[in-house]
Amino acid sequence: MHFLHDAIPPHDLTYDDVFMVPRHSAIASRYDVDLATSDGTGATLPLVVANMTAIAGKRMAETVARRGGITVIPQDIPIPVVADVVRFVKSRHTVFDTPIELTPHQTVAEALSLIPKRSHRAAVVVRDGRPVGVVSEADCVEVDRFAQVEQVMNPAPVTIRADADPRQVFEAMDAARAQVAVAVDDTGRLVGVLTRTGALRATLYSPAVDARGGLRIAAAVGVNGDVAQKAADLLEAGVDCLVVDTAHGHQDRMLEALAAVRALDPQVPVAAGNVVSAEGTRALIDAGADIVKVGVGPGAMCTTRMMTGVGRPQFSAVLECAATARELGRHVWADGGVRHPRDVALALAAGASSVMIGSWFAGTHESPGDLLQDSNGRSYKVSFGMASARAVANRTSTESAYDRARKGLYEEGISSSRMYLDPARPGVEDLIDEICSGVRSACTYAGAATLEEFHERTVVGVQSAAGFHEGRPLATSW
Ligand SMILES: NC(=O)C1=CN([C@@H]2O[C@H](COP(=O)(O)OP(=O)(O)OC[C@H]3O[C@@H](n4cnc5c(N)ncnc54)[C@H](OP(=O)(O)O)[C@@H]3O)[C@@H](O)[C@H]2O)C=CC1
Ligand SMILES: Nc1nc2c(ncn2[C@@H]2O[C@H](COP(=O)(O)O)[C@@H](O)[C@H]2O)c(=O)[nH]1
Ligand SMILES: [K+]
Repeated sequence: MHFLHDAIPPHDLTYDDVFMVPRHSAIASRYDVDLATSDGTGATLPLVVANMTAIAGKRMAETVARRGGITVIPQDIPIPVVADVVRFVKSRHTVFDTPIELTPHQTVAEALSLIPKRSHRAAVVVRDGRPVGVVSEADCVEVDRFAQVEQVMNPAPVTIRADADPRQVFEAMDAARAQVAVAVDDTGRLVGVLTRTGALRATLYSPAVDARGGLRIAAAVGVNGDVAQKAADLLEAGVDCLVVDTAHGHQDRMLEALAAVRALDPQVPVAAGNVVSAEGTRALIDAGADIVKVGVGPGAMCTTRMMTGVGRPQFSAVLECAATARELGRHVWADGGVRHPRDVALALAAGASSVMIGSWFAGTHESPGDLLQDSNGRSYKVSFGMASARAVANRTSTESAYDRARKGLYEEGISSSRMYLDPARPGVEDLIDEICSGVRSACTYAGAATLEEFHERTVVGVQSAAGFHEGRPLATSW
């Protein structure tokens, strides 16, 4: 990447401050762009879901990995639970979504409470492991809440074999105007479900899978306690990437934690952070990090910059840290502050191998929280920062009241934020579609067929606030 007219800006910049200039392109189609990462995580998309309790759970992990990204399970989750999540995610089908299963005698009320957990907005009614119908929200309208689902379900859903060609499934569903198809194995047992869009996506994305074909997943450890034991347990559980994570990554505890993790000879990439300087990046890499997590204060839930004045505008932070990591043959993830597809493209242009997203994915069906509605009927989920009073209270729940009170004084995150679901894009895969189309298109504007070429070829200029504003679409006339 280089700056337009080679004019090195005199001050630090964030995503909104910069733009990319189109260049001659020999790439005929946006589908000719390969978005696979080269950082050893095996992700086929440059997307990592941030280790935040309100965002990164097992549903998020299976859904994102099916499309090629990877989710980091937070350090606050007890290790036996993480091990269960890893087992679960690795046992998921790489094409079909995991359905909600109901027995025929469960009630409409139960169906309605569970269906919002899935973007496909339906549940499969199962008897002895075999599907006997599908129930959607539409089937439950104006029905007694205590009615049994077998009374309202569609008893003859589109049913396909687990080895069916997704393109043919797409066409069959289109012809039948069906919302979901149910996949079964040779014995008629339920394997999963597929929407029309899911069938399309199955032809466009490659799942991030390990050597055994299981979906990939990462997990985080903090820098306190017995880091080596926790890391060893996570590796034993089968994580595909280990993330050593703390607010201020350029500190002795982090360097000691990294040395302890490196001593385990992990056969998976180790990511560590957060830092925002060349010096910090070099220190973490020297201590054993394969990937450095970059970003102090850009996160949507983060109050660090307001509390401390510390941090660095994210575009410049990623640019400087990526340059250092690249010199040393390592990688960076751009962590935090990503709110539009353009931010992902700019982070990759600056040299990140992947982009970490938290809050943007909080307002989706796949995040762990319950779907709530405000007084205007808009759907949202509650999110919170990992350094918020709420997260600190969770994290320290086994400590003495005195220690908890002491740690509770250092609050650098929001404890409760409403993340609204975009009615046009309520699922994380809808957001992934949007991001990938933006990034693929950005690559062709730069004449790049891979992310490495994209980083090499991009020309970045600095814009005024009016320049940024000009790029925003207008919903009504001015
Ligand atoms: N990217 C970002 O901008 C930030 C991210 N976060 C996220 O929040 C989560 C919790 O992180 P964290 O607060 O580090 O909690 P941790 O539980 O990881 O503890 C951090 C340790 O570092 C010590 N420490 C020393 N200086 C600092 C400092 N300036 N800020 C924080 N800890 C410090 C703390 O000791 P003591 O408490 O005694 O001081 C504590 O022992 C992580 O997921 C982290 O990524 C948090 C803040 C900023
Ligand atoms: N200073 C804080 N930073 C936090 C907190 N919780 C998470 N984070 C950081 O934000 C990113 C995600 O950024 P987003 O804009 O996509 O939401 C995450 O990976 C952390 O580095 C917090 O409480 N305080
Ligand atoms: K912020």
